[in-house]
Amino acid sequence: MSRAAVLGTGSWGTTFAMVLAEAGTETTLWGRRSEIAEAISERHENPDYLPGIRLPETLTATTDPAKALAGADFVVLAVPSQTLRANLAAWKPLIPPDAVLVSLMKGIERGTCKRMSEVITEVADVPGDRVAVVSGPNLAREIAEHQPATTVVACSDIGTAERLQAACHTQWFRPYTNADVVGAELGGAVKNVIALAVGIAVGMGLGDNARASLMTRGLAEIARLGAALGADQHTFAGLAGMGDLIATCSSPLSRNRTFGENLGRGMTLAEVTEATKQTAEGVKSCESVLALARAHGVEVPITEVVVGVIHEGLTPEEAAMLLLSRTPKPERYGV
Ligand SMILES: NC(=O)c1ccc[n+]([C@@H]2O[C@H](COP(=O)([O-])OP(=O)(O)OC[C@H]3O[C@@H](n4cnc5c(N)ncnc54)[C@H](O)[C@@H]3O)[C@@H](O)[C@H]2O)c1
Ligand SMILES: O=P(O)(O)OC[C@H](O)CO
Repeated sequence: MSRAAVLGTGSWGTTFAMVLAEAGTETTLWGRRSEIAEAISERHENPDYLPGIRLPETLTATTDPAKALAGADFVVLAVPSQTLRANLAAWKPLIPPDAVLVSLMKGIERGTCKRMSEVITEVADVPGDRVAVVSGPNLAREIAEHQPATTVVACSDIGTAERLQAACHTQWFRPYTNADVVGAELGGAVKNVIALAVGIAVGMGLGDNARASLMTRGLAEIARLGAALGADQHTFAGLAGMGDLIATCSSPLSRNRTFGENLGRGMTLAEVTEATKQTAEGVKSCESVLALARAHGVEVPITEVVVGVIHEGLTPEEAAMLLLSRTPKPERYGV
């Protein structure tokens, strides 16, 4: 039996730990707050992030990272992307030497524009083939309710991807392997920015044509950036690309889409931030995605207006007009 440590007791960390435990992997969660760790270990619930969900009795949690990490074959990282570097630096001495580090995170680091797997290889000082990424249409609440879902387990070493696939494969959760870590990570991070745009459109009362247009042209942005960064284009037609984009942009469960919807309805950034209790990665990552795209000479007009609305005082109406008044183009260019 393999053993996993899941670091982060938020909605996805807890849900993925539940999936691992249900797949027969011995799993311990680490979280900062003792009341949540106690609720998971003793009452088998996480009332703050997954109210009403019964967690497996075999799943335990601790506030002691050494306890969670002891003997782990998989070290699963599920903290907000912008906190990964500092957290991982503190955990590094406790990580077993042969453990595989697994990112559940869908963000790009501010300042460095690095993907999470890049932050992991750098901070933990491990080779790329010991880092895996899980990304796909994975709204945590649905998975915790045992609704069927699929995902992508990406690792440059396919044997490692297959071991992780086996460790998280359940009756309801079906992971596929993929060797394209860059594509899986870009799909996950950039779709959050596109979901903010779709949310803004929904909040403005725009129709299904506008939503479909943003999703499709959003996928073109993801694919163009992916091409510049060496990703496999097939990944973007798959679960970690189109699949996650559709789920996130369509679901009221998405924190990113909901954040955008509130902005589109006319709430101020401060009001929306105050109302958002969980992590909406696109809010911070949109600036890093834009910087990354500019550094590679890639046009990302939807991302640009999302940055404009969130960080530069552009109104949703001005954002819509900016997109619609762009120079006419062929549908497929620059790829
Ligand atoms: N929730 C989902 O449906 C879902 C699905 C797939 C991927 N993800 C990704 O998983 C990652 C984690 O998201 P989540 O949904 O679990 O977020 P969340 O907001 O539900 O939980 C975040 C967790 O991190 C903790 N945290 C906050 N700041 C911290 C810090 N400085 N140091 C350590 N811990 C800190 C919080 O206490 C909480 O336990 C994100 O990158 C997200 O994009 C989420
Ligand atoms: O709630 P969001 O917007 O962070 O999206 C959750 C997942 O990434 C969907 O796959």
